[in-house]
Amino acid sequence: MASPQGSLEFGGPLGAAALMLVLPATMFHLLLVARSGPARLLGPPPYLPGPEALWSPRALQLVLAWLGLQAALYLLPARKVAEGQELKNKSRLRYPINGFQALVVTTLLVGLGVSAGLPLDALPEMLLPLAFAATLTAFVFSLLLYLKALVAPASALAPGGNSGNPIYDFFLGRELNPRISSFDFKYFCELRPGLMAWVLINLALLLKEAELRGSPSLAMWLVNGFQLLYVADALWHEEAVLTTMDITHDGFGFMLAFGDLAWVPFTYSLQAQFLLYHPQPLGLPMASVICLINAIGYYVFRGANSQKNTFRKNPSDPRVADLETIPTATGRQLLVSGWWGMVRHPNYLGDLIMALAWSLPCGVSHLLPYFYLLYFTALLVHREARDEQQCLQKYGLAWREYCKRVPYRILPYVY
Ligand SMILES: NC(=O)C1=CN([C@@H]2O[C@H](COP(=O)(O)OP(=O)(O)OC[C@H]3O[C@@H](n4cnc5c(N)ncnc54)[C@H](OP(=O)(O)O)[C@@H]3O)[C@@H](O)[C@H]2O)C=CC1
Ligand SMILES: CC(C)=CCC[C@@H](C)[C@H]1CC=C2C3=C(CC[C@@]21C)[C@@]1(C)CC[C@H](O)C(C)(C)[C@@H]1CC3
Repeated sequence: MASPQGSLEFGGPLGAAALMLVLPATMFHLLLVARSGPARLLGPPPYLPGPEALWSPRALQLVLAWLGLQAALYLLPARKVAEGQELKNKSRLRYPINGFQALVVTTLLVGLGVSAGLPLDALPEMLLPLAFAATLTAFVFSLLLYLKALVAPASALAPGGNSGNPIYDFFLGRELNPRISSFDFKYFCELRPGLMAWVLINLALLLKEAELRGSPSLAMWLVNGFQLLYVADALWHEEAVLTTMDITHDGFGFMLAFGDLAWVPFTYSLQAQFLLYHPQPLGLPMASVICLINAIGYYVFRGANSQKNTFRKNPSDPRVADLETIPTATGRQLLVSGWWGMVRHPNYLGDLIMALAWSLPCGVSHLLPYFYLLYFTALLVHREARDEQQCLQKYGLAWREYCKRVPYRILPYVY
């Protein structure tokens, strides 16, 4: 999004081009290092994979079949259809709420497959070609989205990804809500194929550890359980994604397409990948402390997200009606008590606490399992700054009043 001064984000076209190379390269580096003995995050990869290690027609078939399955489940009758936030032309798009249903059906299909002999524990050996196939798919998909946006009306374009520079716009995404008929590509990709692939890879790594060591370690159980809770929660509260930045503001381009389809499943499963190749002892007392940390993070994350989403859907809802607010010139109000009176992004704080809980089962002998926490902190600090800019533009003096009354961004009394 061009900031008020008209400057571009992410370092402009040069930054976008660099990120389109660095992000996939980082993902492959992590995949290689996680399975190496030293598992040094900052060291060189153990080897540079050749084309034969990356390219596999079978892997591409599996990626496309997975996308096809999730798309078919997306098109099934939904228990509910929700309306998105009001668009510039005052209309509202409709979204099927059937993500959790898709997770249940996918789980049943995978369970049936494994009981019929599906070699899910062979998946860990295919992570490199699968990641390559997912990255290739994301690039091609982003190109199709870019071409589609060239014929989209101006009202359909996102505020940010229309600088006129093809590289920048390809990265950030031109169209806000790219659809064919009622199929919303951004909404579909945000919550379905990547998140579910993430926990499927985790499960495959757990099964592989059971095969290698007789049973999964407690650390592997914790990482699988925490991240399955996170994904199941996202799909159970699918409607809440309709009030997030990705849906309401950002165009759908390479950043989100690669993020959803490749970065999430292959880098967010890093802790489980690390544990398969580097078993970590974990006692019950420490496991209990880590579970408590994750529970606290989830409580803050869910409480804050649900409070804001409830408020945005209906400020008169009894659950939020008593909260203190700041009126804005747009007619919308800003919460200034409850979770959103503690810091300006309490949901980020909860998410970061959970990110810590996901890394702790991997011990403290390696930095690699903490990559997610480090990356995620950088992502949310940057995202918070972007959101501040957007909210300052949207709300002006009301936002300045909010910042005065709620001075901290993410961590109380610190940042
Ligand atoms: N696991 C991962 O990789 C990632 C997870 N996330 C998580 O996604 C969740 C959503 O985050 P994100 O998408 O950044 O957006 P948010 O859910 O934080 O929404 C930001 C928007 O909320 C509204 N808002 C902000 N402050 C207030 C207030 N005081 N009162 C009312 N409305 C307010 C504004 O929109 P408006 O006023 O227009 O409604 C603002 O633009 C977070 O929990 C985050 O941790 C995010 C990125 C990556
Ligand atoms: C470095 C890189 C490729 C950045 C792309 C960022 C994306 C990976 C993330 C941007 C916002 C996201 C959200 C989630 C997953 C990661 C991405 C796509 C999310 C779906 C995770 C589950 C949560 O419950 C959520 C629904 C709130 C969340 C929405 C934002």
